[in-house]
Amino acid sequence: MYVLKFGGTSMGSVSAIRRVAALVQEYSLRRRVVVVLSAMSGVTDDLLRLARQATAQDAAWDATLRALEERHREAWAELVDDPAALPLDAEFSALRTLCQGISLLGECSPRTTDRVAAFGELLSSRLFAAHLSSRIATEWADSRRLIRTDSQFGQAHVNFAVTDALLQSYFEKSSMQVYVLPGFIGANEAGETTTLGRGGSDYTAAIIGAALPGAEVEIWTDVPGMMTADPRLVPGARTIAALSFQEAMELSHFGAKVLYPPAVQPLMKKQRAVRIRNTFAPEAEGTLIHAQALADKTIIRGISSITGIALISLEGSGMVGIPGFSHRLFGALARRLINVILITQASSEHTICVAIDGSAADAAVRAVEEEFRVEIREGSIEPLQCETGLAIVALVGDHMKNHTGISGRKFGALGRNGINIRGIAQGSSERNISTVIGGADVRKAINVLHEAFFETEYKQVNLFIAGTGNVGKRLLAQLAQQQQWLQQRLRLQLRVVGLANSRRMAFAEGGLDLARWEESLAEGELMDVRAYREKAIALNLRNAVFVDVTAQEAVAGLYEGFLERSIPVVACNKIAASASFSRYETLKNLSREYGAPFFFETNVGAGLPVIGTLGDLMSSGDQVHRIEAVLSGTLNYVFNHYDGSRPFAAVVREAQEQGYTEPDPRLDLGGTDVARKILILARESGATLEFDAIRNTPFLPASCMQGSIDDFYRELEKQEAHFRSLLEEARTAGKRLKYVATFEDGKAAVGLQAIDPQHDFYHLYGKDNVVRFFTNRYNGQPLVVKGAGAGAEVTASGIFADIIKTART
Ligand SMILES: NC(=O)C1=CN([C@@H]2O[C@H](COP(=O)(O)OP(=O)(O)OC[C@H]3O[C@@H](n4cnc5c(N)ncnc54)[C@H](OP(=O)(O)O)[C@@H]3O)[C@@H](O)[C@H]2O)C=CC1
Ligand SMILES: N[C@@H](CC=O)C(=O)O
Repeated sequence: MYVLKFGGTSMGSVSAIRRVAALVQEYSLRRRVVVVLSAMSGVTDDLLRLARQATAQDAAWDATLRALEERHREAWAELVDDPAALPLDAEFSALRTLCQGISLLGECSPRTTDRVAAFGELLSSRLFAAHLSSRIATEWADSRRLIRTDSQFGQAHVNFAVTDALLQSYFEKSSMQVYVLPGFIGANEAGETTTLGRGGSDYTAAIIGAALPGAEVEIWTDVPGMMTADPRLVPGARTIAALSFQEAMELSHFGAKVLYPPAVQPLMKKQRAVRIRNTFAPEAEGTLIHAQALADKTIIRGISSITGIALISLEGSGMVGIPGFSHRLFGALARRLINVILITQASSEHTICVAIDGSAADAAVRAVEEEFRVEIREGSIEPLQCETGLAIVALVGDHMKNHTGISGRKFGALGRNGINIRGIAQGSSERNISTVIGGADVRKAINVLHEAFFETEYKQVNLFIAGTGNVGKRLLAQLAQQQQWLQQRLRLQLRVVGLANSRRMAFAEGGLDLARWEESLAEGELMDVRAYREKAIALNLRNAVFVDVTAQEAVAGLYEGFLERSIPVVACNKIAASASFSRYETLKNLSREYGAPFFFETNVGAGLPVIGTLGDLMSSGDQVHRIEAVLSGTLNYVFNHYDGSRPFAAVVREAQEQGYTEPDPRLDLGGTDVARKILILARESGATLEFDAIRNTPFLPASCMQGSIDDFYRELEKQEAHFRSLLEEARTAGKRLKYVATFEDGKAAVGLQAIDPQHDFYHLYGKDNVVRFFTNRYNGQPLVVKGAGAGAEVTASGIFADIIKTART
């Protein structure tokens, strides 16, 4: 025997009902079928509204009833050929009489409410049975004659001994091919209609399936089955092929409302499996819920979430070591029929937190404050704290038990994304790890966890980029070019969600089209750095990274705010790392404290692995004694190309055109850029150096540094003789000019030097940089990093590498 239950949406329209009929017909070719039906979608709500209107003697009840009747008559006319089989007159006349009675009395008891609510299933099942009987031998059976309950109206308890016997005898005696029964309803000993509570039709199917030996139960609904997460929140959520009853119950309890947990109790007891299937995709296998342990040892089966949670905390020194406090707390809540969803208490016994449905928060606070009135007045208990607008996110899986590292991964993933955890609960079954978080973080949290625990196609990384100049443009081009490769090879989906230059900022939650970022930016809002950060934070996207490709102080001023939100910062802008030592240290500390990387590899040597190499030396316990370096791509290029055949100014201009200089080339020529770089290397090797302590011996006449950039070039031209004499002096001595930075014994210096042919620096061509680290381990022979040290392409590539590093942490 098949027991097939179809929910309200499956019965929601004439076409849906026809689809269900076709399915039932197909099943009936193999075995006898019991069909259990919910009311047509929305009908139970309408009936309860009808009862409320009648109770309130609101004349609108008549219109509600007429609308209900019309909907059912229309469906009947479409689906049933034989009008003589029409029981609707009788049903609706009984319902009208009932409502008149309610309206006259102005009162509707739970018993009467059940009678009204029962009409939905009675009508849908009669309609379906009449429709089907024209094709297959079909019998409508009244569940009230087969399911015996107590008299707790609204949530009646089933008497299984009587019910099982009634069901078995009924189906043994009859040999019909298809039976159609209303779900949700039963009757007490006196034959009065009762209802089985929320999810009642699932329950009816489970009761019948458990009572009939060999029955196979399928719950047909409007979703593909149990999903790994709520598909409305996680686009990559997948149908779970198989799971255990315990897992299904945990997932259902925490929001995955495919199955009402108490409804499956009878099946669990009889160790009988149930399959969830989708009426609108009948070819799919759906989800099989097993009664026995599964061979498949998947650790996390699904992630569930419930929103609208309130957390109440009872706290105070008067609770410590005194038995009975929790008993009183839970008693006070239970007396107000407030359901407790999650409980936490630390071993200090100083606080008990309980999560409840937010709608009950006010009542809960009143109840608990009343219960502890005396203690609160005496001060042994603090006034109750109640936080609303929260959510619970839970990882569920039978095989988490004894598997170390799951909570670590969960909390790590949430923490890296700046998701604050308000409460934690894990039972000793280790089947569920629940966390209470802010309601605004639910989407981000579930997506982060889904990426962390399921083989998703890729991890999504959301970039907020500032700066679309020389380097920024190349970065965007590289990102666009590598998008597919990253997704296929590294399973990373890099999206630029926010983009800004000095004039405009643009955001696109789904990611900007990188082929037309210029148009998007032009259509964007006016740039305001603070607003940019606020907007980026407000989007609250997972795996967000802020990328600074500007040379602006104001943009560097945003880092703290991002790091404090656990949003990593990748910067080629050197201003922050070379600011005061205390700022540098603050940024490093924030990065550590909030688990958000602060990467600035390109601050020294552009795309060369200079800071990373130094970091590896330091973290493995090496000590730096001396650093010697040529750190300016611009100056190396200029002195390599200035041979007296062209003016010095022309060569500097060429370096700028090649994209090697800072936006303001005076920073390069005046030595500031190199001083910043050696300062950063000194700090990364453990020194607490300040910028002003660096000895900078300028080679430019002071007049070059006054006025605008145009003035600078004009002055360079005027000072040609000065540059010519520097060149000639070096040439005569058989040397080459290099702008050298050194750091030793806590002191740093930058300046132009004439290098003789025996020195490593002599053979440094083009725009190359070189860094020589003398350390404990690299003593006689330094560790050398050398290569292209400036240029948009290599710098963008270094930023790209930093982004990938943050994405893979
Ligand atoms: N060139 C190189 O080889 C290397 C460069 N770097 C660093 O890269 C950074 C960028 O250099 P580069 O691309 O050459 O400079 P550009 O001047 O070409 O670009 C700077 C970008 O920053 C934007 N910008 C300016 N102010 C703001 C603001 N308030 N908010 C948002 N965006 C702003 C500019 O906007 P707009 O377009 O509107 O002017 C422009 O898009 C510098 O910090 C430099 O030190 C680091 C290593 C190597
Ligand atoms: N202007 C810089 C570029 C990178 O920092 C240089 O010339 O080296």
